[in-house]
Amino acid sequence: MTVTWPAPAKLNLFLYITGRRPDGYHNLQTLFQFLDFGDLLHINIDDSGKLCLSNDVEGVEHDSNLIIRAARLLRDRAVADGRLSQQAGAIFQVEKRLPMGGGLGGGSSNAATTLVALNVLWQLDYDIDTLAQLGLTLGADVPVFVRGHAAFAEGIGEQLRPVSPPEKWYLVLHPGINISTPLVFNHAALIRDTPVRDFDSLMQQEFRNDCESVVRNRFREVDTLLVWLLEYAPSRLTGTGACVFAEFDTQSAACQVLEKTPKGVQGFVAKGVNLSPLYRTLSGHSDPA
Ligand SMILES: C[C@](O)(CO)[C@H](O)COP(=O)(O)OP(=O)(O)OC[C@H]1O[C@@H](n2ccc(N)nc2=O)[C@H](O)[C@@H]1O
Ligand SMILES: Nc1ncnc2c1ncn2[C@@H]1O[C@H](COP(=O)(O)OP(=O)(O)OP(=O)(O)O)[C@@H](O)[C@H]1O
Repeated sequence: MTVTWPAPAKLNLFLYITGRRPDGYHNLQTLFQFLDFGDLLHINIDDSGKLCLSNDVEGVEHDSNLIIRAARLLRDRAVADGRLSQQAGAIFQVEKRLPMGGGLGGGSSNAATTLVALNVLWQLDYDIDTLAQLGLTLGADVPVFVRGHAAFAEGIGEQLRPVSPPEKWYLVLHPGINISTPLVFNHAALIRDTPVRDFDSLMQQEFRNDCESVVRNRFREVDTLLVWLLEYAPSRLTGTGACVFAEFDTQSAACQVLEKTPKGVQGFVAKGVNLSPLYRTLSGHSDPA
């Protein structure tokens, strides 16, 4: 039987860079919230011993796909722990709706959904902490998707505290370019010295993204789109881009601006949600925690 699992997008409602570690990774303070929109993963388990993605994801080799990497990681761990046979297999099909390199965390969310779904389907019974630790080895954003609650993140993004910011409506626009995360983090002009603040004071200030000035300077398309969007609503970059988002109190206000979006710009309207759509699906299966 094929089961369909959501792999939602995230937004970084704010993102501050407070330092750089000796290994090159950056310390952050960021607020993650999910969107009720994202990719869909269709998963079918079998006893073939194969882990296979049945459709291509443009620009990503089969074996590098985060879905396959997450599945292998979990299977290796479970086989080593004596919880699973080496013959366990799975076939995945992914409906990509999120732009890649968009700052919406699509790849990380695909990986997290794979870990959480296979934990249920293979009846592995790993707890969420174990899945989040495994996920962190695949990417800094994977743990928040595994845990499935809006979170204030510190460290390199792995120290997560569940929080419940207001659930607004967002218009998300994609300027039609991909931005590589390392390119932004390695940029000489990146703001890296924002003072560490506590969550309550961050919530009382205007939200900003420290990556935005570098990205706007380097990518004219992002700058042009933000200049346009800021005429209508408070708007920012998410993650390291390329997507930008504007916040609204109502769906209809967001849709009105979507209708005016300049030609050639892709976009969608979605609600910010503090409980991941993945967990709404999970409540229909057995809980892995
Ligand atoms: C910027 C965010 O999108 C905020 O949500 C994430 O922190 C990035 O998460 P991600 O795409 O999962 O990133 P990873 O795949 O872990 O890292 C990609 C690259 O970004 C840089 N990187 C990432 C996270 C971080 N806290 N500091 C960094 O300097 C590193 O050069 C790393 O090699
Ligand atoms: N299943 C997948 N979906 C999307 N990207 C994948 C996948 N597997 C591997 N990748 C690779 O991961 C890269 C980052 O993808 P992703 O969509 O998560 O970027 P992003 O939205 O910028 O994320 P972030 O906000 O975490 O930086 C892609 O450019 C692609 O090369």
